[in-house]
Amino acid sequence: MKTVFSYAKPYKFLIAIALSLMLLELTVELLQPLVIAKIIDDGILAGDRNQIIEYGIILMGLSAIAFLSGVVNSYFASHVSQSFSFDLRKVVYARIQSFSLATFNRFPASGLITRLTSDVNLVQQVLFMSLRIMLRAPLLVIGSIAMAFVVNAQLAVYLVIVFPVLSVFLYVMVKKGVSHFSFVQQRLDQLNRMVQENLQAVRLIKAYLRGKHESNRFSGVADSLKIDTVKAFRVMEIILPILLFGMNLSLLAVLWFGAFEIRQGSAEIGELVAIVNYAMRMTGAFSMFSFIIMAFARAKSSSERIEEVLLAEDVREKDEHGEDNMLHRGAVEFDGVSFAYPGTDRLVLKNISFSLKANEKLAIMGATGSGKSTLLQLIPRFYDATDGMVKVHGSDVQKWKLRTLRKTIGIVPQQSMLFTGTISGNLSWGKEQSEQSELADAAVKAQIHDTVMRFPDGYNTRVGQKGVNLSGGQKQRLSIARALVRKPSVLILDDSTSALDVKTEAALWQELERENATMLMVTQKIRTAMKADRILLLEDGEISAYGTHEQLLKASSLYRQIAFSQQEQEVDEYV
Ligand SMILES: Nc1ncnc2c1ncn2[C@@H]1O[C@H](COP(=O)(O)OP(=O)(O)OP(=O)(O)O)[C@@H](O)[C@H]1O
Repeated sequence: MKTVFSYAKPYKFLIAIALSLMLLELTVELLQPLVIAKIIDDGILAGDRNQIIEYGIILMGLSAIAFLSGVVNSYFASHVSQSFSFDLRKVVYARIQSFSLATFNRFPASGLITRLTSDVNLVQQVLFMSLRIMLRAPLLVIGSIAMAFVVNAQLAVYLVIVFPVLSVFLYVMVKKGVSHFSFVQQRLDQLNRMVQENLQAVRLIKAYLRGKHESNRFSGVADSLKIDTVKAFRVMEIILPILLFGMNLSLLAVLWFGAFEIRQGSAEIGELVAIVNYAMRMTGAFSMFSFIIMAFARAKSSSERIEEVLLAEDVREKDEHGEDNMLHRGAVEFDGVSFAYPGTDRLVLKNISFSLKANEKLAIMGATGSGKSTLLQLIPRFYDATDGMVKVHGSDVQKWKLRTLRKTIGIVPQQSMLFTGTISGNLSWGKEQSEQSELADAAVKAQIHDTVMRFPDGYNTRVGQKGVNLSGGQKQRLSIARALVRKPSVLILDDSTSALDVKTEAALWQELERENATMLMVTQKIRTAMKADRILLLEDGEISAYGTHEQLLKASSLYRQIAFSQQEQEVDEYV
């Protein structure tokens, strides 16, 4: 909890004000029974009207102070807790953004969403409660005991007799509560993951008529959440009755022995009333305890989950070269590279070596799962090679400042991803502060300009939710344009033209060939691959063949098979 609550430090002055007001409210509250005792003993029983009026005015003044401090304390408590949760959320989000892919993959996306939403909310609630009632309740209990001893020590002893037992009981319950609520948050993660998956796959679910099946699956997860939440609350629910039972026993003892002592003359009626009053206030504070313990237990497990993100070990960027050192801008080289995904032993790339000079174009082919995407991911350092060296612009990628390296690379992923917003916004996402003419230029090259101009709002057309629905091929071309806007010296296309027709792809290729960029392009089509300077054929993570189309036709039986099967297919389609 320490790390999470350290983000409340900037508000320590406001927290101090809120706590001071809380203490003032508490002090006033503790003085009230004393004044009531005075009204009874010195006013009512002594028949002194003036004393009643005097102490009555004091009592009203104290109530007014308590009321005002309560209101102002509430204002500061909510201001501080809201600002704290805003800061915390920002820090956690920035931390997630800074993760390397290997670290990012350790957390399921749904778990990160829960941490940013529900977990931060729970911690914020606890800070608010700390400033309002969390400290006030235990202090009220301690203060009431102290005041009871001031009023009449003998009677006060009966009030505290059950305390040791109640304290042990509370400690055990807090421990239980924390572990139960950590389960609840994990269930919430599962539920979020399920909702996320289902919403993304809504078309698939409809097409396969799996709506009912998915609803049942959802009910199952929601049911587990309910069961675990009920279990956690059950633990909490027994706290209050047991605390009240203990307090009522003390109260009974105070009344029983109090009456006896008044008869003996060792206690006054006003004193007994004051102590009963303190006992009632303590009972009220205790009734808040179960609520506080529950909030604390939830916040403890939530803050631990948030700290998992904040304190996660991550690959640090190295910062040895600057942009000025780009002697071989655009050159890409793999030197004996092998790679296993973090946390696994299986090498998905084995001893890969090849080199590209600036502006050369490489087509990468291979069966599904042969390691094509993995190979590309090593270039912008999404992952680091397990063995061997990846060089970009003539230097080991691990020596580049990550920002500098990635600035020079344009990536078009296998699955096109557009953000909610305008087409312009999506294109300029590739390069901040780009001119409209640069966006249009990239769109022309990516063969999407004419399509955009046919939309009524042109480049201001909104995409995503509440915007136009784009076809798979249109999305792919916009993704390519977004990469081109960056004017990258290394362009990576991961099977990003799969949805394009032959004519559009040929036109796109013509443009890309002229582009001043080294290009690595995963493709399944021989027609596309043969236009590249060289082709790299991957088989089960190893280079099976490397060279020009003609060289591979001669040297690789696998390449010949692919070439002939695609030729036959084309003839079939033509017939
Ligand atoms: N994040 C990951 N963690 C562990 N293994 C992975 C991960 N991503 C991919 N793999 C494994 O690495 C191997 C290569 O995957 P990769 O995605 O590079 O293949 P690919 O040739 O691009 O396939 P496709 O053509 O289907 O996209 C596969 O066996 C895959 O199961």
